[in-house]
Amino acid sequence: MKVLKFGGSSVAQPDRIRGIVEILKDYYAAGDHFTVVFSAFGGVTDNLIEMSELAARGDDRYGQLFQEFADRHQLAIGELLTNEKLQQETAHQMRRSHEVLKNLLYGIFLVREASPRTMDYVLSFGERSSSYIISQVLQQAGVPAEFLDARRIIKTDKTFGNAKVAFEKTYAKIKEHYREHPKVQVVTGFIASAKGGLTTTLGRGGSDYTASLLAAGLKAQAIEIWTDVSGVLTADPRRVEKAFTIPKMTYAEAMEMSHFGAKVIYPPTLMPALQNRIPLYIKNTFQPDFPGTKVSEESDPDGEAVRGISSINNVALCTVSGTGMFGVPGIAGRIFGSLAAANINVILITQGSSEHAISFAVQPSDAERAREAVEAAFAFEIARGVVNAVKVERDLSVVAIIGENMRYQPGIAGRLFRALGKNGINAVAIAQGSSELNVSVVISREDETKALNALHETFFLSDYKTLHLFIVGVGLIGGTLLKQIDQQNDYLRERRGMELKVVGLANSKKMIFAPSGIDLSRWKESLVQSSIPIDLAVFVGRMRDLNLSNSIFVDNTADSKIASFYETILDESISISTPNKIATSSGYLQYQRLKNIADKRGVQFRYETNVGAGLPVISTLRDLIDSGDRITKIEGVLSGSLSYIFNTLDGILPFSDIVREAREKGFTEPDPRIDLSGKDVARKILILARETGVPLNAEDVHVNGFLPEEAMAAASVEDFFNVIEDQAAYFNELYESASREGKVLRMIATLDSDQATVGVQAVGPDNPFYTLSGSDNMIVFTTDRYRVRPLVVRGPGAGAEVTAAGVFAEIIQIGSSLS
Ligand SMILES: NC(=O)C1=CN([C@@H]2O[C@H](COP(=O)(O)OP(=O)(O)OC[C@H]3O[C@@H](n4cnc5c(N)ncnc54)[C@H](O)[C@@H]3O)[C@@H](O)[C@H]2O)C=CC1
Ligand SMILES: N[C@@H](CC=O)C(=O)O
Ligand code: NA
Repeated sequence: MKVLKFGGSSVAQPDRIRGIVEILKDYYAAGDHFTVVFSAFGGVTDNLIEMSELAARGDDRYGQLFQEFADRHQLAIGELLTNEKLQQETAHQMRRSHEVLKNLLYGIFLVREASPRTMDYVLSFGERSSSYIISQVLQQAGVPAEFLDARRIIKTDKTFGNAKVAFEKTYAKIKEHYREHPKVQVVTGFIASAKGGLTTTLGRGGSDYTASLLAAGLKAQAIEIWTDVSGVLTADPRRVEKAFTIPKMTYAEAMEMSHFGAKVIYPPTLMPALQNRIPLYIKNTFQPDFPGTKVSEESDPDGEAVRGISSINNVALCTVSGTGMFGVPGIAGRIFGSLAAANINVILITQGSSEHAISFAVQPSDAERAREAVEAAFAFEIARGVVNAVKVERDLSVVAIIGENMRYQPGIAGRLFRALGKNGINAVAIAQGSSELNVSVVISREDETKALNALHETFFLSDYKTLHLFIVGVGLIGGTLLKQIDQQNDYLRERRGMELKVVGLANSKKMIFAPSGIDLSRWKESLVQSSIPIDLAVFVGRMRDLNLSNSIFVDNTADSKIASFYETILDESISISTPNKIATSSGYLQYQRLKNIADKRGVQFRYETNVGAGLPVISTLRDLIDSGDRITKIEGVLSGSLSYIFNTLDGILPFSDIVREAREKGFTEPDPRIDLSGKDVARKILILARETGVPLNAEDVHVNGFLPEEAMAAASVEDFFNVIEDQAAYFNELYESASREGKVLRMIATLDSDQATVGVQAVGPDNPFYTLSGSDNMIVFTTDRYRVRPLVVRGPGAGAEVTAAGVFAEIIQIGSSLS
């Protein structure tokens, strides 16, 4: 025997009832023995409450509501019953029954009162109507069904509204009834009766309770709770998009999930089933073949440690502290005694190891009373100043990870706190359930969704992790990066368990935001159509307010204004990846401060593409230092554009044309004067010096430029081109004089102990930089370990694809380190 239960949302509309009838027909055809419990049609219980309240207030609009109630049921009969005889019989029966309800409401209207006892009777019409109609529909479908008014079998005391069940009597009645009624019993949920045939109801989760009582009385082999979701999910799917069905869990885990707000089942009502070890299945009426969740006592020691993540959205945290609490026995007893006496439900308790403070979370609506109760209990100590006034903190949430296996696996709490920390979420208080079934953390309410997502990604690895990107600057590098992300996202999701969502995007004019991800195939149009002008302070504010897990900021501009926001961004616990060299090559103190803030916040500030574009220059340097090597000298050709220009000069092509070409190929800075003046190279050697631990500033780098003074003084980029066009002979001679000696021109940067220099040299075939071609960079590290034959990094050091790819790789690395 199986007990099936269908809730209100499953029976809200006639076509959904048809779906249920199909499910039940299959059970019957398969020869299963079953009985089925129904709630009232969706919304009906609330309607009944509303009409009684109106009637009790003497408001005759109750009549209108009653009529809608009656019509709704007649309409369902008309739609669901095509067999004329059955239809007429059912309609007639319902009219007679609803006539009683109408009179009852009129009685309430006359006496202006609806006592709990009367209310239970009124409410019973909901379940009685739905179950009766469905029993008739089942008969029409060929299932030998019989309506059963549960008042005949479930016996309770007279606590109207939340009656206590008389178990032995109820079980005996159930057995007796089912022995004599072999047909499929279609049972009203929620309602019961007390001595004298008075109608009672079973309180919250009442229809689940009916099913559970039937299962216990019948020693059923299973209970199936049919609802509109696919079982119990790992987290609330409205907050965690990637939540998925938990295939199996224990009763204890289900209880814990429900304590922390999961709404699918209300386990206290399932006690009878649980005591009889009857497994429970939660199934979806929309997807009848999906197995859903099985709740039973079987635990699975090899299963994942964390079964689900849940949260309570709004709590207040009360803290009792003071020197008078240290080592004094009975304090906790007095606190919680006073709360119990005030009938206040405590959601969570935590005690600092110092014993100086005890905190507890309560519903916000109870906080004031809780404070008063505890302060009254400690009035004497508070007056003497040994206990402080109770501190109440509001707008907090509790997030809990739940699972029986957590107790067998070390390191769970560490992972929890790391995930929260990396997302900048502060734990206000921490508690571990004594059962070790949960670890719960009190956090700020605005961080709740972020926390749920970060924890979900941490503990449910089977899923993929989402990185939320905020990108500013969509020129050459930014635009190429977006293209690369769009092309590679499927691969990353499938092969690396990672998905990149661009949720904020800005060019120099406008910005757009889309928390669910900007469509990368049409980002240009989206930006054009946007009505929000670019304002980086607003952009940063939106990043903060969206408060998404795994947020990364990417700056693809060359703008110092953007760089000036890095400090704020890192301070918001958002990591940064950028090819922009401004922040890393401006004041040394600022560079240091950014690194410190990133460290303090547990996030990353990364800029590999600042030197050598996509080539692994900074990471190589860092690896050398981290592994204990000592850098004695760095030499390099660090400019992709100059490399290209010097490699293309042939004494024929005008210098200015070659510079234009380098610019068109995407090698130069947005302002090519930065490259040609040696400034870009100076920035790069400065960054390498700092990474090596030499605290230089820009003025410490000695630059020996090759541009004529007039070019250096050009007021605009166009001016500059005009000047170098005029000076073609000068540049030709530069080339020729080197060429005559069999040499080539190279802009070489050197860091020798704490001396940094940059200058153009003519080098011959014996020089390692001689053979460079195209936009090649080459960086030579001489170290204690690489002393005789230095370590060399070489390859194209500028250009859209390689630079964007460097940023892309860095984003993925940051992503791997998060949560
Ligand atoms: N081109 C290359 O090979 C490499 C470039 N980089 C760096 O990458 C960065 C970007 O370079 P490119 O893409 O070549 O330059 P770009 O000039 O093509 O792109 C920069 C974009 O940023 C936008 N922008 C400037 N200020 C802005 C602001 N305040 N708000 C929003 N957008 C703004 C500009 O409108 C432009 O579209 C620069 O910092 C450059 O030094 C680094 C390594 C190699
Ligand atoms: N303009 C730079 C590009 C990368 O930083 C260069 O020419 O190397
Ligand atoms: Na690099």
